[in-house]
Amino acid sequence: MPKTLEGQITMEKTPSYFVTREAPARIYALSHDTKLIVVVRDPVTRAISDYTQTLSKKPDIPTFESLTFKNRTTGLIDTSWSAIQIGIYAKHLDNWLQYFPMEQILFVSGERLITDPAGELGRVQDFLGLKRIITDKHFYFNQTKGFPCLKKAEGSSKPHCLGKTKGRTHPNIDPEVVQRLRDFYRPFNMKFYQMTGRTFGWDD
Ligand SMILES: Nc1ncnc2c1ncn2[C@@H]1O[C@H](COP(=O)(O)OS(=O)(=O)O)[C@@H](OP(=O)(O)O)[C@H]1O
Repeated sequence: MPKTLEGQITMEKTPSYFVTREAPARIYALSHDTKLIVVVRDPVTRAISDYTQTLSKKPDIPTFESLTFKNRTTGLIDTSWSAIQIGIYAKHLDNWLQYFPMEQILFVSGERLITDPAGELGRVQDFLGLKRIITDKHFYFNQTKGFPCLKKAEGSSKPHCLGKTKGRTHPNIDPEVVQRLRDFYRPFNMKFYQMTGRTFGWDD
């Protein structure tokens, strides 16, 4: 981590921290008052997105449907598959709460980040104790990309969208498998809503 001057905030981003067992203790040892930000989305869509990313690198992997189950006939879900495991947010959060209080953790809604980026970033700025500098004025909806983009990129006057690897088209998944996953995640989602005090709306 770089040295931080008075008045500066140092940020570090790594996708795997939230689900890494050793991460909370290590970060706690570095600083007890680190603020933690996690972007979460519907765990079923997350699993499909995860699979889509792997598929783009390894086109020969088995289907999503076959990786989901330990046993398709009994409907037993393979919770050791990382795409499934990562979406059990309540379990990962438990691990962090052994070290950090809820007040130091902010969960950003991945869905709201798309439908209302300024609103979600407003929450981030408040959480970090910053003035709300980033507002609606900074975003526009790019029809081609199908996502919000920045009107001006940092240090440039040109608009900026996230790259091709963000916002990929997902494959169609057997609706029965999707339903089975919804049923699987529901109790974990409910626990997660309770723990965070926010209803993310994945089970509506
Ligand atoms: N503004 C904007 N533009 C493009 N994409 C957006 C945006 N906001 C959120 N998203 C969603 O971000 C998802 C990719 O982020 P990841 O966290 O999976 O990326 S990564 O882990 O760093 O590869 C990506 O997931 P997929 O749709 O599955 O590709 C997007 O849905």
